[in-house]
Amino acid sequence: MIHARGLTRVFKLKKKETVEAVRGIDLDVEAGRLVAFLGPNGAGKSTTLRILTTLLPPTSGTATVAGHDVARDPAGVRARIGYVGQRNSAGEDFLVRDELVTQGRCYGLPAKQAAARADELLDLLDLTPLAKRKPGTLSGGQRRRLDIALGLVHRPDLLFLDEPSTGLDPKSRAEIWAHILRLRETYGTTLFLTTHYLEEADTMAERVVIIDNGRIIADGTSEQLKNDLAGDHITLTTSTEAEARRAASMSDGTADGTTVRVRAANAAAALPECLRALDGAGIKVTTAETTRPTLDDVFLTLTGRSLTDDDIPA
Ligand SMILES: Nc1ncnc2c1ncn2[C@@H]1O[C@H](COP(=O)(O)OP(=O)(O)OP(=O)(O)O)[C@@H](O)[C@H]1O
Repeated sequence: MIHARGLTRVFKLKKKETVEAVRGIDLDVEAGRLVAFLGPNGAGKSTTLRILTTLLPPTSGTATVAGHDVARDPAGVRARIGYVGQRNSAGEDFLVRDELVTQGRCYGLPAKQAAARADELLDLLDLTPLAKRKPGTLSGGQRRRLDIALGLVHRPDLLFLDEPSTGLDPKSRAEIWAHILRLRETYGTTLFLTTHYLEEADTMAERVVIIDNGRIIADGTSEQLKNDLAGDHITLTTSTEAEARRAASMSDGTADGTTVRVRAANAAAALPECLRALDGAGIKVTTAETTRPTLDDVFLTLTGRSLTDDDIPA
């Protein structure tokens, strides 16, 4: 559904200054997948999305999206994809249903079909009770659902969503996700979305692609990435700092005060042996717990930075 090779995009600023927003991206996404594109502010997520959706030409590289080349046949790409950007797509003057009908007419649907499609989408996204409201009167979550509905009017095979849940409260975020999953179940739409929220990418997406500084630095299922790149941890506390330092050197871990952190492939299985060894060395362990890594641990391993250091919009 998406095949990109060597995509780059350089923006020219004032004088001779340039920004290399995307620095050589290769990407293949199969039909029917739900892929989360994750990365810190300024990593190049939106620029990549804008190239794949034909809103921006790449500086170099090629991409085929939904069977059409983005440079040679942008109209062909646009006919097969939907794009829900970060900003609201609906205007302020029409009623919600009229916005959807007008969008259908813009895509060439006859009036009757446009009306039927609008009603189908109002139902799919639980917007029917709001059909006669103006978009400006909707809540953030309702408005985002309308944006998604607008992106689906022409039954795209592939829907790009740029941060669909950013700025929403937890309840609205959960609702948006329920709708995204329902959409996939109902139509089998391929979904490619960017998000700042690590736990959303972790639990919802089948595949996580991490971008940093214009390059893809990790790509796989969340479990694969966590197992291969971060691993579990055993966290122990000891009675004294000296014991913590000894425990850390015995187990190839790190000590911080009386806390010791040890990486292990399977922490739950490794813990009993670890405790026996420390006990044998006369080190008194006062607490012990195991933790599974997060996608932030993956990012930390790869870059030495935390994704959560980033400014995440509320
Ligand atoms: N039109 C533009 N002109 C100049 N620089 C740009 C332009 N658009 C993006 N950039 C720069 O390109 C880099 C990548 O931006 P992009 O918006 O793709 O990142 P992002 O990962 O989507 O970030 P965010 O999560 O903040 O939306 C940034 O340094 C940004 O400032």
